[in-house]
Amino acid sequence: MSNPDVIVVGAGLSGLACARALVQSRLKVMLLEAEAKPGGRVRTDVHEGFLLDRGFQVYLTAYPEGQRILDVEALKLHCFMPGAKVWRGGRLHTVVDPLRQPVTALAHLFGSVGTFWDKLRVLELRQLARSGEEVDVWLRPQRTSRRYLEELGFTEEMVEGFLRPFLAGVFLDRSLMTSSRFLEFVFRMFSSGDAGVPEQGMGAIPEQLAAKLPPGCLRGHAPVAEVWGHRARLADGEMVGAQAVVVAADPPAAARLLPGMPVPMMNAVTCLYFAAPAPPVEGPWLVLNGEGRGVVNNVAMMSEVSPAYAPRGQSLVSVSVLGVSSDGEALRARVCEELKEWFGAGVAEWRHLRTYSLPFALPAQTVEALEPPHRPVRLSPGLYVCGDHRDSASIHGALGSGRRAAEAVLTDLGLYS
Ligand SMILES: Cc1cc2nc3c(=O)[nH]c(=O)nc-3n(C[C@H](O)[C@H](O)[C@H](O)COP(=O)(O)OP(=O)(O)OC[C@H]3O[C@@H](n4cnc5c(N)ncnc54)[C@H](O)[C@@H]3O)c2cc1C
Repeated sequence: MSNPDVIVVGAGLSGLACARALVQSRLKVMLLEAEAKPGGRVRTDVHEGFLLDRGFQVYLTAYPEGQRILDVEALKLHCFMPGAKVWRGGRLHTVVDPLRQPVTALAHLFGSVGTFWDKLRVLELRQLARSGEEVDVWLRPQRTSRRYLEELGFTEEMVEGFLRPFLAGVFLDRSLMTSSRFLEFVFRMFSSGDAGVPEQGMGAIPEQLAAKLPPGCLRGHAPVAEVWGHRARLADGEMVGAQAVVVAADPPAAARLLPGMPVPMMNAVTCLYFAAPAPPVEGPWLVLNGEGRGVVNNVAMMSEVSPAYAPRGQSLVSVSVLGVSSDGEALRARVCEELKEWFGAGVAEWRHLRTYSLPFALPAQTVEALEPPHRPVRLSPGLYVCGDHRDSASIHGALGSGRRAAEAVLTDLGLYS
């Protein structure tokens, strides 16, 4: 493509959303991606017929930005149960959203984690998180999640047995130092819709966005080495210029390209995939570690959610461990030992498929990081930045920041009111 109007660096969800909005306003966009394929942190690899998302993640149907830009029906979403199984006290407990699974909730009301009053507090939290508009959540006074849950009066058992491992799986942080704004946003999204994965893996989300761009717009294998003014230099020395440049790279790469751009604190996670002859738990459940010890945070039966995740006759199990380890072999052995306790000796028959170590998975959503909740996307006239580090650490945040950056470009070019 020659003479683009706008150059977008990075084809993760934020760059794709930005490019899409600019193309819809009839601008010529050059989207430069360092990797062969678009998607950034949302990619799915095919390995021996298994679909391996690069780290366990889910799409929430209540995301307002997703509703704006994605054709969710075409993604053929397969959903998790609204709740979780919790490993605590040597057995699995069932915890469900009482308003979405009332019959199951009634059956488990007294046998599961937490007290009757904790269940009422969950309803109170749900009510708080769902009150007002989505934008209001980001303007409420902030405190840490730990303080917020204390103020609501949850028992220690409920926090340790369910809320901490559940939220750790979302925040990728067990410390509960995440802002109450993000906690309320997450609760609002989980309680207003479903959590699921596209039939063919999470990578179907960026693929859908990329497919809507005009031919020649997206260039893979095109790492940008430098950005200045309205120009970019590719790693192979090629120079490209436009009326505007949007840096939609991941936070560490954005900081390299944009001097002065701070690198946010990032949370890390390791995701191990195993092929099992049979699922250790039947049904589309997420299983949480409510024991407060061990390395495993959560386990997901991916092929019970979407059967396409595993070849016929086999099951795919995804295991998330917070942080990254320098000794992959030792970690794998430890995970298997721990899960034998949860699921029995059959774990010995599991076959390790692949491990994804993700040291820069998510920007930490601390109180400081979310003040202001939406960081500026215009750096100077003609130079813009987007990505989850400008918004919330989520698919919703990445898509929204891309839309905001496109709106800033269009405003400066006199094309948006
Ligand atoms: C393990 C994990 C679990 C998650 N779980 C969830 C979840 O359950 N729900 C949810 O909503 N969100 C989840 N997220 C968060 C979500 O995936 C991210 O917030 C979102 O994908 C970020 O998109 P982005 O466009 O901001 O950045 P990225 O996806 O990082 O995209 C940046 C792109 O820029 C490219 N790039 C970098 N440098 C250059 C360069 N110099 N030149 C050209 N290209 C460059 C990269 O290759 C990449 O494609 C999770 C993330 C991870 C990693």
